Amino acid sequence: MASLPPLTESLIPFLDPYLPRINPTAVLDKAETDDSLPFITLTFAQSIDSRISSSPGARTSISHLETKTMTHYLRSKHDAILIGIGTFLADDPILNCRFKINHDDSSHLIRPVIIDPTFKLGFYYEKSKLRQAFLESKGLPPIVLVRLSEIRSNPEIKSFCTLHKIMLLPIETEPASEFRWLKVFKELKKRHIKSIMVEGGASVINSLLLARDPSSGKSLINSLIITIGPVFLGKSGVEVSPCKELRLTDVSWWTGVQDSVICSHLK
Ligand SMILES: NC(=O)c1ccc[n+]([C@@H]2O[C@H](COP(=O)([O-])OP(=O)(O)OC[C@H]3O[C@@H](n4cnc5c(N)ncnc54)[C@H](O)[C@@H]3O)[C@@H](O)[C@H]2O)c1
Ligand SMILES: Nc1nc(=O)c(N)c(NC[C@H](O)[C@H](O)[C@H](O)COP(=O)(O)O)[nH]1
Repeated sequence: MASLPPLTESLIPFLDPYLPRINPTAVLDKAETDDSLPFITLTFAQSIDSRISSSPGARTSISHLETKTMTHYLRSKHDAILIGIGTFLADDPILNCRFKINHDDSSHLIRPVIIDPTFKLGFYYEKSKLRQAFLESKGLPPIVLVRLSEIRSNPEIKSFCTLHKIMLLPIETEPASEFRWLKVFKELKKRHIKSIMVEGGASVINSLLLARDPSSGKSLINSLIITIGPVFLGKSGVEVSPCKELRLTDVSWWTGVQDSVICSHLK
């Protein structure tokens, strides 16, 4: 694991208004009920033509090392990092936090969360960088969200997860289009996850961008942070685009040596 360049100082005040607030007295805070939702940051890197990879399943470098450090700084501010199984299979990601928060070289431990309705992870986990990082005490084992019907019909899933210290979280048997983010976030909150950084991929991003809390009508995303790299990935690239119009508010832009970053809230 190559070490990261230092964080560009100007990113700290730029990102601050969009980060989860750490509340040390949360236990005493009345607003902090079991029913409250975790803070959700949706963040990814895209090309100018709104693509996050050059083709389905391809790992594609879009951002500069400067904003890679930013990504790890963002990871240091969240309890969990969530991806879909498509990203796990394409990128073999490590999903830890490599940003050093103290001078003693220690890093924050972030919990990986993988949406994997049919438990494809089982075929690839043993050789993954994610597992390797856990074995080297550089990361945590993941929480994996698997369809209840899949867990019931395949008892080996439970024993595999127990063996590898993976936490299995059942999701209801339902078509992908009806995937309920609200329920997933509430379940994660019950497991003491108060902030989640969602990194992708395209299915996750396109679906979460439109997810709303039915009781308030508000977006489930608290902050949207997009890095834009100076590249066109073309029509065969994997596109991020919600299926309807979406307006951003409280918009701030930052430009670094190569990339621009937009931070915003959603209407
Ligand atoms: N540039 C970036 O910042 C970035 C970030 C992450 C991933 N990527 C790229 O994205 C690509 C992967 O995207 P993808 O869309 O194929 O995979 P994905 O990571 O979004 O995972 C898709 C799978 O996750 C599950 N899933 C996700 N959302 C779901 C929902 N709402 N309902 C039900 N199931 C759901 C399904 O099994 C689905 O097949 C890869 O090429 C990867 O390199 C880029
Ligand atoms: N910031 C950023 N710039 C990129 O150019 C790019 N392709 C990603 N992609 C995000 C994707 O989710 C990756 O899989 C994880 O960023 C890998 O995570 P690790 O570093 O292995 O922990 N992210």
